[in-house]
Amino acid sequence: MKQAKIGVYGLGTMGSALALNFAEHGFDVAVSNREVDWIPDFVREAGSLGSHIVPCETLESLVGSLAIPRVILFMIPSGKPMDQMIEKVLPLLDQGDTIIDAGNADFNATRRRFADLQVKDIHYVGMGVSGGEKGARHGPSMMVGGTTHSWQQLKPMAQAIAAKFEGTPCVAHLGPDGAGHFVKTVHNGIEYADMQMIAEIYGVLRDGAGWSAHDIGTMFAEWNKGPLQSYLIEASAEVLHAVDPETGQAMVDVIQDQAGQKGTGRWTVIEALKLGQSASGIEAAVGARSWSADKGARELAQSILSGGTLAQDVPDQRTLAAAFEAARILAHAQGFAVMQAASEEYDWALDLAEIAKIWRAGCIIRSELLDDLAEVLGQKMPAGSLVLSDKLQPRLDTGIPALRKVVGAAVMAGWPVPALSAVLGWYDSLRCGRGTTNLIQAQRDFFGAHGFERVDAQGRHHGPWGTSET
Ligand SMILES: NC(=O)C1=CN([C@@H]2O[C@H](COP(=O)(O)OP(=O)(O)OC[C@H]3O[C@@H](n4cnc5c(N)ncnc54)[C@H](OP(=O)(O)O)[C@@H]3O)[C@@H](O)[C@H]2O)C=CC1
Ligand SMILES: O=C(CO)[C@H](O)[C@H](O)COP(=O)(O)O
Repeated sequence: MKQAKIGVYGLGTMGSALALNFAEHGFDVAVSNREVDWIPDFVREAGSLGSHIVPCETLESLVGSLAIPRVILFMIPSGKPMDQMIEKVLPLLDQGDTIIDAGNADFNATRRRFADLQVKDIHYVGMGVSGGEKGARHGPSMMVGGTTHSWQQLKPMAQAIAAKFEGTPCVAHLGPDGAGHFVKTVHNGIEYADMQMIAEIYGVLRDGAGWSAHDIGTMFAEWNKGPLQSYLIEASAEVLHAVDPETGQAMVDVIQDQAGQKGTGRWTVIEALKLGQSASGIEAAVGARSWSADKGARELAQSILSGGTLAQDVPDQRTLAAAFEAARILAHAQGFAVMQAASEEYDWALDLAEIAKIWRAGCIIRSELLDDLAEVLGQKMPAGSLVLSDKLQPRLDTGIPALRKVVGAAVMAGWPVPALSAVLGWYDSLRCGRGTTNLIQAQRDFFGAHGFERVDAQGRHHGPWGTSET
């Protein structure tokens, strides 16, 4: 029997596309799935690529079809399913074999699994894959965590199937254990913020100016030709132009306004907070999806709650574009700050410039901006901060006034812009050399004797609370 180079278990949307991608690049790939009845159809539909596919009805035959040391990639839901599959496959493996979890996984689980398997001399790779179905099929961006040994095994195959940016594969070994899954999680967090901010601009134009979906789509298509070029802007333009074949209405107008979420955005926020960071743009985006789920309450509130609003003109397209550009820079800066903090906490030595580079093609957040970020992150940044870099400062100088106009108008008119306003709030907090947490410290000391530092003396101090007259 043919000894395949890699096994792919889980032939759903992503797994089947990845398997075909491996096959197209000449790698013999053994495939299997929980439901196996349709695997012969999958191989038949693969056409000429079928000659590189080894269909397997059982996990045992999948493992038996692989060249040694074995590499098995799982593309299944994270959490319990992955733990169950590890339990099943482990007795079939030998020392030196590699298990790859290519799904979106909580990096804490990846670290745990990595450690559990390391003592058995089984390599565990947590690999983030971005690009959706098309990316997986024709070139995803991949963020790899794990041992150097497993990276050496995987590298030729990963580089072959990855998206290419000016010829360079968009895949990298980013660090040990959970590093790859952590970076993919933050990638998704930035994806959430970017999507939310695009949706907020759409909302301002739809509800503030009465623009049609089609016209908003046309504006985004224009934006996509300049510095705002990105896959998500392109995708937004395309979906806003789409028409529902059943009603003839704009497709987005017949889609329920309740967004799903599978966890990566939430994980980014949770991990950011644990690391003492706050990715406020991502937080707002996660919150907006959660609020969207409460449709009943929103519909009721619309008829009960007064807005106290003041009519506003919708800012012009140039202002909206400049505002979005600034907000997007800030949301990316927050995401990179979270990765920097994680890198220090877990001793990963993440190469942030390399991360920006492998996000320039194949992945969902690919954009012109990432090319600039790759350059900036490769240099020394003042106080380690992206937004203080010489390259981004001029763009913020132009964009921030526009962002103020948009957020200001939205606040007055009552158009919800939680993510745009959250990143602006962060920007303004960052600009305050002397902020207002001196009062927080005084309050904490007042009720809890927590102590504070003085501006004019070393050490811990307490206030004279209760002694002054009020
Ligand atoms: N869709 C996307 O754009 C992206 C998805 N991902 C991640 O990729 C992974 C797969 O997603 P996707 O392909 O979209 O999902 P699909 O729902 O299309 O496929 C899920 C696959 O997992 C298998 N599966 C489900 N539950 C179990 C289980 N308990 N034990 C074993 N196998 C199981 C399914 O088998 P069966 O056919 O028998 O049901 C199927 O092969 C997820 O971790 C997801 O987060 C990552 C990047 C992008
Ligand atoms: O990883 C992805 C893209 O990069 C997946 O599409 C993921 O499902 C997106 O997250 P969510 O479903 O929570 O919107």
